[in-house]
Amino acid sequence: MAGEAPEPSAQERAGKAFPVSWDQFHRDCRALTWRLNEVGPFHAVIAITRGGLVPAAIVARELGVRVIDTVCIASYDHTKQGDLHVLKGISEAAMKLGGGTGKGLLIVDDLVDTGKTGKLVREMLPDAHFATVYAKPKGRPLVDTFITEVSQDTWIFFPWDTALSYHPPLRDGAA
Ligand SMILES: O=P(O)(O)OC[C@H]1O[C@H](OP(=O)(O)OP(=O)(O)O)[C@H](O)[C@@H]1O
Ligand SMILES: Nc1nc2[nH]cnc2c(=O)[nH]1
Ligand SMILES: [Mg+2]
Repeated sequence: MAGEAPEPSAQERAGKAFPVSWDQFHRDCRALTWRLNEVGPFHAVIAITRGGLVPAAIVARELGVRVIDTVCIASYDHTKQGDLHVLKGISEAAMKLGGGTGKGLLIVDDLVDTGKTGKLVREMLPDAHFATVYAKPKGRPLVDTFITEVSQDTWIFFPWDTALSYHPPLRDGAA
């Protein structure tokens, strides 16, 4: 209806912002790898696209894993989660390496929020190890290894989604 306020996005509902720089993200991915090194070795890394591509590259490099596959899932349209769509499943070659159940495979994503994306991929690879860099409380039980937990009402801004811009001084009313 005309004049009705649009429904707030997940990002607007979150309220708190947690911006992450490239440096910080690289450090957090390296920290994640230290933990994963205790769990592996892994035959292959499965990146949940698109957000999982950057951490998967860093983690695979540190762990010396050269087989990387993707599972392509679309859900958030900018900041609002809709139905999950699997645009591309896991390859036959990666499935074979994981013995059909994902044993010895490492699933990587940038974060878990509600856990819906992670749950779907876990169902595809029940025996795989699932790692994310960041986790919110709702999704956390799905993850085997992560580095930093943020509250459910926080929105994480990744360096590939952001740019440096002018910020007004506090005195002039900046938050
Ligand atoms: O735990 P959930 O509530 O399911 O949310 C987590 C997912 O949401 C984001 O991906 P998104 O669907 O925005 O796609 P993208 O990776 O292509 O940015 C993020 O990269 C995770 O994959
Ligand atoms: N960038 C970003 N994408 C998300 N998808 C679900 N939760 C988040 C979040 O906190 N940040
Ligand atoms: Mg994603």
